[in-house]
Amino acid sequence: MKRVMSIATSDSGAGAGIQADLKAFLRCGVYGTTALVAITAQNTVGVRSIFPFPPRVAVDQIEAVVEDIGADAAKTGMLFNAEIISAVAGAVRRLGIPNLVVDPVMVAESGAKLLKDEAVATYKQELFPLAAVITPNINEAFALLGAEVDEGRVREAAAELRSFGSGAVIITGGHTASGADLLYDGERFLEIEGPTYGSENTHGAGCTHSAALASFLARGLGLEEAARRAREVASEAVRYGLGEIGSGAGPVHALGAVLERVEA
Ligand SMILES: Nc1ncnc2c1ncn2[C@@H]1O[C@H](COP(=O)(O)OP(=O)(O)OP(=O)(O)O)[C@@H](O)[C@H]1O
Ligand SMILES: Cc1ncc(COP(=O)(O)O)c(N)n1
Repeated sequence: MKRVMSIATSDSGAGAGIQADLKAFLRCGVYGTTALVAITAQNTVGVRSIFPFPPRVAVDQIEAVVEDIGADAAKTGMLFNAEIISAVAGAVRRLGIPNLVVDPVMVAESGAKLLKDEAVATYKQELFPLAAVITPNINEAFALLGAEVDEGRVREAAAELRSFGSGAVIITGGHTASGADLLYDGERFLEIEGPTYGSENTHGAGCTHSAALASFLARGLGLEEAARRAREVASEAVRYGLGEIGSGAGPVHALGAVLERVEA
């Protein structure tokens, strides 16, 4: 079984973050491990508080997992501050972790800020150059570039983001008119299309997408096929989103379709 690590933050409501990643790993048939870098007191309505761990806590977990279990891929989620991003980048580089997917989480579905402003430069300088692919949503893509969101300039944004050194860029399309994800690998632009659901239960869609992408890369799929499969898993999780859980945007349900087949 392939092994994939989530380096990310806990969401106590379990819709996003580390908890979403583990559900996505299970859905994608890989063994998921975790390195927690911070904890949020969070539900579907909002984020009450954020408690970052000292960077060493992340590094120790990454080392413990890699030295015994190993990692065929990893994804990063909410890393919160520059010190943590820098420590994670150092560990990933030192340990040679392959197939790194960087999801530069900045703002929660509920509106809370999940990244310190000054940490953007650290992402660009230290973590993006190690990534096989980075997966900002459209708001994050333009925020990383210090620009206003402009759907007409999404290709330019992808090319500019790739100049920081990642192998490829996927700008996810959950908040765009077309709903397609845009993949740029340095040679061509590819629209990853698929069904778009009217569901408001999208809390954790981005985490599910990046965890699925890392899983499919670990399983040996090429980037294009992994990106298509990741969109399928994320959109299916939105389709089965759990409106009855909490009073805000409901959590996605990565295992919804699978359980429906088992129960049938
Ligand atoms: N309503 C939807 N229907 C189908 N697929 C969706 C929908 N919303 C998001 N997705 C898919 O989910 C993945 C995550 O996309 P999105 O752009 O919403 O990321 P995000 O904003 O980081 O997610 P989050 O909601 O966790 O913040 C993408 O593959 C996207 O195409
Ligand atoms: C711990 C953690 N990680 C990531 C997200 C982003 O997910 P979303 O944009 O769906 O709220 C979050 N809200 N909390």
